[in-house]
Amino acid sequence: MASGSQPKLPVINMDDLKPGSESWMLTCDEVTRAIEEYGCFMAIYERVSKELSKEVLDSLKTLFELPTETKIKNTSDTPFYGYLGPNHTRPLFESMGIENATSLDHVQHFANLMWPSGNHHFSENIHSYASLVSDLETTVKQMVFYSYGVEKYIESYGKSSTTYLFRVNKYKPAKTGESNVATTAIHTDKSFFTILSQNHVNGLQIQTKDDEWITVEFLPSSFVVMASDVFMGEFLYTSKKGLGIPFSFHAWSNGRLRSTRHRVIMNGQEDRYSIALFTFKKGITEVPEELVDEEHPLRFKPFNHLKFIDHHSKSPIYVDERAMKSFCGYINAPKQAHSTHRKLKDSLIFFFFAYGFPATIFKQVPSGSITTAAAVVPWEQTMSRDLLSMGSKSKPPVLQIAEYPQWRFLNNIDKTLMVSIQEGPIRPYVDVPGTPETATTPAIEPRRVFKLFRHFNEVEKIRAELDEKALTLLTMAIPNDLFNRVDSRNTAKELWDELEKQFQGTERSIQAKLNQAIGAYEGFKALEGETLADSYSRFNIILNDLRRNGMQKSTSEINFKFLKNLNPEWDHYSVNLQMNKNLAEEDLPDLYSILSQHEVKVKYIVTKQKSISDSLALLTEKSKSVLSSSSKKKNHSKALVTELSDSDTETVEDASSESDVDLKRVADKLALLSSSIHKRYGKKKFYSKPKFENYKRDKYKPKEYEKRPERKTYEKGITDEKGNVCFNRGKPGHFVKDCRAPKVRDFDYYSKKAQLAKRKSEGKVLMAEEECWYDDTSDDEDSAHFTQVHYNLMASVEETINLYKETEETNEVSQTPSDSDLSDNDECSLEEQFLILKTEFDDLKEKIKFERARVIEFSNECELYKCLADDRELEKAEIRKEKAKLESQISEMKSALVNLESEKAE
Ligand SMILES: O=C(O)CCC(=O)C(=O)O
Ligand SMILES: [Fe+2]
Repeated sequence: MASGSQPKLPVINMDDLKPGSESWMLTCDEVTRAIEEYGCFMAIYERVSKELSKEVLDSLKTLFELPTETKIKNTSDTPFYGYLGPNHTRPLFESMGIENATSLDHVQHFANLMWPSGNHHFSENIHSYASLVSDLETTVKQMVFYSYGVEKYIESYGKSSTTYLFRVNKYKPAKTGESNVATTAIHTDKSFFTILSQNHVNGLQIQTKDDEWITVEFLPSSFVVMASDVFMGEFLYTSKKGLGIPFSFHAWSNGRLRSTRHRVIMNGQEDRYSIALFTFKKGITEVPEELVDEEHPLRFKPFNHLKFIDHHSKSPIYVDERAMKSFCGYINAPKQAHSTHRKLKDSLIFFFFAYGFPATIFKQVPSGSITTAAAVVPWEQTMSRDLLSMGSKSKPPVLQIAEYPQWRFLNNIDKTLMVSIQEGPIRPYVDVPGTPETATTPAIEPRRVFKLFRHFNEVEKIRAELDEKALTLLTMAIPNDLFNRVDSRNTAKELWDELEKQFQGTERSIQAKLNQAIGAYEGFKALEGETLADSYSRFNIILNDLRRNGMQKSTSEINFKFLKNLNPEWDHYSVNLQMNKNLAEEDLPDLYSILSQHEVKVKYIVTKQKSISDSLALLTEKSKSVLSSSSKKKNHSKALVTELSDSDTETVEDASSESDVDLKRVADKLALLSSSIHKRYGKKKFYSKPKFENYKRDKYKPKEYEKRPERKTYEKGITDEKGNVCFNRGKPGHFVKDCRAPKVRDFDYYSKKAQLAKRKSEGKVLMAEEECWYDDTSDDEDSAHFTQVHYNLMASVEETINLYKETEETNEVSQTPSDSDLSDNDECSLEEQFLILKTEFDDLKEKIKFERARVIEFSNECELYKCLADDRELEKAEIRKEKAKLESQISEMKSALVNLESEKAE
């Protein structure tokens, strides 16, 4: 038995079938489906008894043992109908033909040639056998006609319109060392039908649609029924794609039925005997008009099978395509689906695809938000005129390669058709229970019989029509160049899946794409200078990609991700939304619209921050150049300035001249600014730290930016109704020396201290309480340091602005800011400076994150290309296989040609 997953020929019980009964109708469908699928089936047919079979097969042994001079008496007007003896290309094969074997006279005529006094028993047996097998052929024909609803034509294909060639074959096994030349070439028979039987030695092989070979294992009382195309198959090789001669059941069915490609391979050590009953239609063979439709355009003119055989079998024996065409108008039709595609393109009205989006807009539509056609409409309203013209109710958008994702989505609009597309076409069937083995019949396995369309019920018919429609619409929406890549697919589902495969890639590349989408999502971060609208649009594209690749994120995660990764100028609003909205319930578009209301304000802040940051950078540059020119001139001052990334351990030597003192002062201020920020917020310094006797390295713990006091608390000391001021906590009520509250060293504290220090340095007199508070806090190292920091910071900002103005005017560095430039008015400068630095730092961190994401993205891309390369390799291997196959077929053809020529010579 054929093992495991190997395909098997359908086995159909052909006994006891009453025409019109349910089992008869079911068998009609079974037979037709089998021939459509395999071109043949195995019939269990007990009307040919085991005894008769045995006697006929035994008599073949006697027949082939006759001397050659007797056997060659078997001749015919038609070449190859008579005896064929062993020759150099086929030394182990012999064959004899009995024409009109359903007539006893004809069989007796043959017997009289073989045996001097005839062989009555032989003649009776062969006649009975041939008659019974011809009945089987008639039944099969009736069934197929019935299945296709063309039973009205059956009369003209009955026994009186058919001739029968009864051919008997002997295959000897190859002896050790001999090559197995008894094997026949791969061929299709050139008859209408062929019915085969054999002794117990197997050898027949049938080729499936998928080019697999089924070795036929004949069951007791079984016959292989084959739909064929031209007589004497094994000697007239026909290639799979070109030279098939259309005088056949295949032709009659207008290409609906398959003719069977088969061959014989001898493996065993015993002789094989086989019997083939070839049937031929007398008179005209014509394709029934009922079998011509859009999918099966007429391919053959009416033709006379026997006349053609007669005409073309004399010379030349090979019937080429031109001969066929001139004889019966054979049309070497393009592939069905493709021709359907062409035809339908001009005629069908489409209702399926109503709207279309170009990729650019579609990608921005939050993909989760479109689930129905109704949801599409608001987006459609925002589309351009061009866009609207892309799809209408009478014209489907043709699939553009780059727009596959949205095209695929649009097909989803019609749910009924999507059922056909996603589940595949309906194939109504009946499960037929198996029959157990009896004394006379073999067991037949339970099997599934697929119904023919005319036996579908109403629901099944509606669904089948939808299946057709789905295929048509899909076919129509595929542009020609793309169609060539998928036209081997015969159902909407196959076509759909193939498109999916081509566009989405194989499992591995799907995974790679998913990784890529995840990488893009993880690495999402508003780009420097990117507007809110652009960030939002980019984020939506990323989300869509993610969803398309099957990854869903929760609403809260999406919202949080977006808010958290906006540009820093949005921090304030973003934090606000995070704190005040339930992110699990808000829609991203709503959050976006809230944010976008603040866009103008945010832009203003950004511009302001930028101008401050530019000024600071300018100051740094100018200081550098002043210091270096001074250093060159005086030659006794070392460089004071280092780049941002420099360590903070460098020192500056004491300066001696006046200008050096000025320079040192500027440098000190910048270093202090940098140092203060560094200490407070853990940020790198802008400047190297000069020696500064008034403070030591501080141990001050940096405060979290987020925990800083609100600006309104940056008030000066508050005086109570009695005039008492407390500078410690900013609350009125007592002098600071009496204050028991712990000292709070906040921005206010240092700010106040800096102001007092400045006033003192300017020789101004302080109020008693101010003096007292100042003295009280001056023994504190940290305090001294920060007072200095703040003092210098205010001066630095002032200097920055002056320097900036100066540059605008003179465009060259000529002077350093003096003490008189210092101002104590700008109390919020530190906060602004801090914001800039924090932004830079955060940016840097995010840039690293982003670069990492890009690396992941890049490696995913590499993976994707690798997959594509693998796919190409597979394709190449397929082509190589196909080439090898074709080459072997050519060599088979050549040997058949040699063989024929040698026979012709004989
Ligand atoms: O011997 C067989 O089983 C098959 C013979 C055959 O293919 C033929 O005669 O055309
Ligand atoms: Fe054959």
